[in-house]
Amino acid sequence: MRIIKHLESVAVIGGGSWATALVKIISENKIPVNWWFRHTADVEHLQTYRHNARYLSGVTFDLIYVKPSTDMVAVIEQATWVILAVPAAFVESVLQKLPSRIFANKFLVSAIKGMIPDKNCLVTEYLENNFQVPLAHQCVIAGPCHAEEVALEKQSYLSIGATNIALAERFCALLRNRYVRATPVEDIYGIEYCAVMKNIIALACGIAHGLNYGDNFQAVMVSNAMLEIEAFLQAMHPGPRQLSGSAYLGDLLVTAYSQFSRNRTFGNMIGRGYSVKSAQVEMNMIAEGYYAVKIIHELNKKLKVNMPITSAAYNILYERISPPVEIAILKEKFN
Ligand SMILES: NC(=O)c1ccc[n+]([C@@H]2O[C@H](COP(=O)([O-])OP(=O)(O)OC[C@H]3O[C@@H](n4cnc5c(N)ncnc54)[C@H](O)[C@@H]3O)[C@@H](O)[C@H]2O)c1
Ligand SMILES: O=P(O)(O)OC[C@H](O)CO
Repeated sequence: MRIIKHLESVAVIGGGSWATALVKIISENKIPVNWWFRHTADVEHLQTYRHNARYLSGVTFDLIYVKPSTDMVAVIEQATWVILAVPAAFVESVLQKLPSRIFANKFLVSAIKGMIPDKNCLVTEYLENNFQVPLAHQCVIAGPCHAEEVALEKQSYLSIGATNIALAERFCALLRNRYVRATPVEDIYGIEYCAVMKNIIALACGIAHGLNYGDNFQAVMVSNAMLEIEAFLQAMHPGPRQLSGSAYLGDLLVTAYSQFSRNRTFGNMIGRGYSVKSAQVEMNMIAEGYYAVKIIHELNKKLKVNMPITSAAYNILYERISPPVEIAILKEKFN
């Protein structure tokens, strides 16, 4: 597929950290970005001060390339690519008023590392079922990459999952720059599920850290997590995949160990005794793992995969079992 960058145009849906980082990367490649926000005040702030008022506000934008708006239909209609970058829990409410054929002839990219609550499906599946976007027109953004480090222009790596590798390669070309390397990957469902599951593990690592468990325990937790992820993926979407790759293990490591991780931070608060509500209120950011624990737990009722870490997180977050008790039970299951 021939890539003519100056003919590309992108719509980004979402005003959080990851949307901000992606708009930075793409607009700095001189590709026009229509950027949808929920609030008019955020649009006006960006137009006046050239930065996002709420997230990564140190990043400034060139308004020749970046056009903010609250009119989602207009934002989407003018673009070839539509990137969804809102937390999964809000996808349905954010997209609910769109005409059903709005995405016809568009390429959809999910930057979301979460699943749709109640429907218990992946974002790619949701787009296929609810907006008739064929999988061949979709990509997912995976890989170990924190928005905060993109803002600082630290060397980062993205994996672009797609069944249509030519499409993934075309999207990679919009992202590559001095500090971002982007690579196409064929295992779209595998990396999408892995991105969901690594959030659960990071949350569990945070809980253990909050309870004063150390690096020794976390290393064992993370290595056991890889077994859990592998078993779940094989049950859900069997296929050859190298889990030591950066889209899988790499993404788990960055989330489990980074100071920037939302999921680890949220778990840490739970381990220190915060309630779910108070941890969520304190954060101003969304820990996808909280929702993912429930969804994966429900999907696993059928699959019956041995998932001790996910079960422990579920018991703590949804059954109100005390974190010290649950992690003490979990530690006996590790070798
Ligand atoms: N932040 C990262 O480094 C990073 C990296 C890769 C993928 N992701 C994924 O990107 C997605 C977006 O996460 P983020 O980190 O940008 O979010 P964030 O935690 O930085 O910000 C929260 C977002 O949720 C939105 N929001 C809050 N309440 C809402 C509501 N009621 N309705 C609609 N939207 C609401 C906010 O406007 C904001 O866009 C997630 O799936 C996340 O896993 C994030
Ligand atoms: O590390 P978190 O929990 O902030 O999640 C962000 C991204 O998924 C990291 O790749």
